[in-house]
Parts: sequence; C-alpha cells; structure tokens
Amino acid sequence: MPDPGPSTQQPGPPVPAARFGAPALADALAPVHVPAEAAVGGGRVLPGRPVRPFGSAPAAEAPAPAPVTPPTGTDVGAHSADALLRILRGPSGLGTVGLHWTRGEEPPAAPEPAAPAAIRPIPGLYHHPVPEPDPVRVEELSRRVKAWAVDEVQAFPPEWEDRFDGFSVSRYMVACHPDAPTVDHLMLAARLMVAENVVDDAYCEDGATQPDVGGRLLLAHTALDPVHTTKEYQSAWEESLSSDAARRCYASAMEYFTRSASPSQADRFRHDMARLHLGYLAEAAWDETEYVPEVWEYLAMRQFNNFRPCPTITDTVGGYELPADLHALPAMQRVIALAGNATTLSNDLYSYMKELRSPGKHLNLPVVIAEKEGLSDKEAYLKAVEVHNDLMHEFEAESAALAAACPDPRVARFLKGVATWVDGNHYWHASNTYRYTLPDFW
Ligand SMILES: CC(C)=CCC/C(C)=C(\C)COP(=O)(O)OP(=O)(O)O
Ligand SMILES: [Mg+2]
Repeated sequence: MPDPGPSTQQPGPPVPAARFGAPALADALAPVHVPAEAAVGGGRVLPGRPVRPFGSAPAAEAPAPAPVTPPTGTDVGAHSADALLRILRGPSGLGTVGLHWTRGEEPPAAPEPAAPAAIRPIPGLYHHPVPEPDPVRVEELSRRVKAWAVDEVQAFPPEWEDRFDGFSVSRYMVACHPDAPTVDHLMLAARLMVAENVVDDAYCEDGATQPDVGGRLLLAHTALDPVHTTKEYQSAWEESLSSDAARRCYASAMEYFTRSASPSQADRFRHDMARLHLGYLAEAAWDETEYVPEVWEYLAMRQFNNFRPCPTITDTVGGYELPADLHALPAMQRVIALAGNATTLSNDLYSYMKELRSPGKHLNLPVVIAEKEGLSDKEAYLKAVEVHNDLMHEFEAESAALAAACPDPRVARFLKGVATWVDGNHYWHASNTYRYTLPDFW
C-alpha cells in the first residue's frame, strides 16, 4: 500500500484501534494524502488505503442453512389485488410498449448457466419470489464492478476479495433492476451500492463508529454534493475526495451517475443520501451514549438509515425519468417511505444473527422490541416479522391506490420498479448465505 503521507482530515481524536478488535480497520480509516492531479475521475487509479468492506466476517462459522424452495407470494387478495396486479403487469394501451421490461441490447450468447442460488426465506415473512437473475448479466456486471472497485477506486485490499465476492453485488443489482436497458445502466446502481456499503462499514458499522463520525460523514457527503467555495480553498476540498476509500467510491460512483441522470434525478439522490447520513448520525449517537430507543424511535431512525436511495434510482437505471413533480407527490413519498422501511426491516431480520455476533449491542428491530417490550428473543423476532409484513401490505395498498389515482405511465413504471426492487432485495438477502444465517426460532 502507498505511504499515507500527511493528513488532510479535519482534526479529531485519535482512532482508538483497540476498540474495534481489528487494527486493520482502524488503520484503514486513517486519512491519506493524495496529490491534486490524482483527484477522482473515471478511469484513474487512485492511491489510498482500504476500508474493511461489506460487513463482518462471513457467516461460515454458523451452521449452513437448509435451502428450500421459495413460497409464492401470499395475501395479495386482501390488499387491492386487481390494482396491484395491474402495476406489476405494467402499463397497457397505445404508446406504452416502450414502458415494459425490455432491454435495449440483445444479450450475448449465454455462458454455462450458473447454478440458481439457494433461497432460504424467513418463515412467515411476506414477500414475492423473483425470477433467477440473468446469469449472463450477472457475470458481466460482476467483472465490471470489480474492475471499478479494484482499479479505479481501490475500495478494498486484495485479501478482502472473498468478502467482496461474497457480497454478490452483481446478482443483487440484476435481481433488483431487470428493466435496465444495458449493463452500463446496471453499473450506475452497482457502483453506488458498493460505495454506500463501504461508507457504512468504514464509518459506522460493527463497533467501527468513530467519535468524529459526523465530520467524516459530512465530508464524504461532499463527494455527492460538491463544495462551492473560493479558489483558495477549493483545491483542498478536491484533494480530500481521494483521501479515503469511502470518498473515492462516493465521488467516482456519483460522477458516473450524474452523467446519466437528469439534474433533478441527481438532486433526488443527494437528498436521499442526506437522509441516509442523518440516520447514520442518530444510530452513531445512540451507540455512543448506549441509548436504547423506544420501538417507535428506532423505526423513525431506521426510516432514515434505510435502503431508500436504492429503489429511488430505479428510473435512472431503467433509462427513463419520473418527473420531479410526480416524485414529490405526498402519496408517492408515502409509497417510497413504506417500501424503504419494509426492505430495511427485512435486513434487520436477515442480519439478526450476524449482528448478534458483532461487537457491542447492535440495534435492530427484534433487539429493540425484546428490550423495550419485555419479550423473549423469539417473541420479539416474530413480532418484528409482523411489523415488516404490515408495512409490506401497506406499501402495496398505497402503491395500488396511487396507480389508480394517477394513471400516468411513468408513475406506473416507477411504482413497478420500486416493487421489483423490494422483491429483488428480499431475494438477495434470502439467498446470501455467505453473509446471513437465520436464527433457530421455528
Ligand atoms: C445500500 C444502502 C443505501 C445502504 C444504507 C444502509 C444500510 C447499510 C442498510 C439499510 C443495511 O442495513 P445494515 O447496515 O444493518 O446492513 P447489514 O445488516 O450489515 O447487511
Ligand atoms: Mg442489518
């Protein structure tokens, strides 16, 4: 690794390496000076130090889960089934052919098809199965996103390659965005997904939370939302964008994204990322003060520390635009929030065992319910499943109502894209047995 050189980071308390039980991580968090000419940009190799990517060690030490066939979706009938099915089928009528899930490119001849991933859904968790992601796309996206992570932004060191591969970002993104016209479009989502996880892992996760996490997050946020200042200070900010893996990933992924997105789509994404960072700050503050929130307070925090920035780029990745005034509709905002909350609570349930093994008390919905409502671990987990399911039903009912009230094909396509993202996110969690194992509650 290159010599880190002098720091460009704001002054702050020293990193307490012992706290993390992983000196490599504390070391990785140290800022790195990079000359101005190496400032972020597509195609350049950026020096710097890695962060521990993609969560804690693989779940290999836990017993391997038994793969089962995914159940079919349930309960739709109780929740505006007709309208929902119309959304999922997509728009119909004259002039809507181009709005369906088709691709702008013919896939090349298929290689040996990869074996379908084993799925292990949480019993009783309301979800919809998805078709197996196109293996040709998964392969191509995997090659390209890894090349970006390794060669362009140095997101992780070679010894963590297995963890990066185990994250399976390409299978994740192909499952979530089946309507992406090209692999270039999928790359927009894949780079951002990698970057978001690098920032979370480097600054916030598993005992890695830094006392100066607020400053770090704000400076990382400027890689998405640029600083406009005087000439004297502008170059110092530009240099800072290369100074750690988190900022290199954000800056590069955002540069690609803004080349494809409209100004209003890019601004929507910045707003969603500001929400995310606000959620990280609350989580970090509660971790620091060892505060266990009320269940409703936890749910409020998790609405911000949330997958929301992922489904809300579905139109950019799909190569079309939901106009800002339709995105801003209160009913659309409610649908987006419900979808984000359901997907994020699904993460709380799938990552429950991983988070139990992590250092300190890792808050998630089952843990907070158990503590605040005096329930056993199993009772709390099963109650959290019900909270998730209620949110999913509400999401689907509100989505169907909005589609009926606002018969604009772009609204229908966006709602379908969000619903597809929700399903793809579930698929990825249920199939990622490298990362997640289930508790023994059934
Ligand atoms: C991809 C993205 C926008 C992530 C934002 C926040 C985030 C990492 C999650 C919502 C996932 O939750 P968590 O941090 O608990 O992830 P793991 O359980 O460690 O997989
Ligand atoms: Mg989690």
